[in-house]
Amino acid sequence: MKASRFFNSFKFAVQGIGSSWKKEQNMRIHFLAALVVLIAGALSGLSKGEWIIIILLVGGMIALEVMNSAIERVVDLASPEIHPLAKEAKDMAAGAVLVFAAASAIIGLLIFIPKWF
Ligand SMILES: Nc1ncnc2c1ncn2[C@@H]1O[C@H](COP(=O)(O)OP(=O)(O)OP(=O)(O)O)[C@@H](O)[C@H]1O
Repeated sequence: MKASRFFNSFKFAVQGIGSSWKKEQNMRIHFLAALVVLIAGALSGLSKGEWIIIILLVGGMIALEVMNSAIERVVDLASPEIHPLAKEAKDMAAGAVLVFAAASAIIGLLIFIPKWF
């Protein structure tokens, strides 16, 4: 792959994250939560293994939210009118985000609570 093509792909991917940040309130909430978790991690003296888990969770959460935003747009494009399949698709994508957020919250508590108490 040519270097310019690689850098263009990278630029478009960053633009995708930027659009999600600008247009999706949930995305901004996820970034704020990520910042809080990273600051808490820095203050709590996490081990290398714990940092790897936290970074995987934070990165996975943001990646999943970007994917959810992408699915919402494709659904809106394919079905601007109300359709039960459009609802199912959007709700399933939102459900995937919810499952990962719940699992991340539980794992985060398992890591942080013993550090604080
Ligand atoms: N074209 C559609 N047909 C049927 N149901 C829809 C459609 N678009 C959205 N919905 C449903 O309406 C509910 C509310 O959707 P809403 O438009 O508030 O949020 P969203 O489109 O899923 O996300 P966002 O607010 O971030 O754009 C959800 O259950 C969603 O699945």
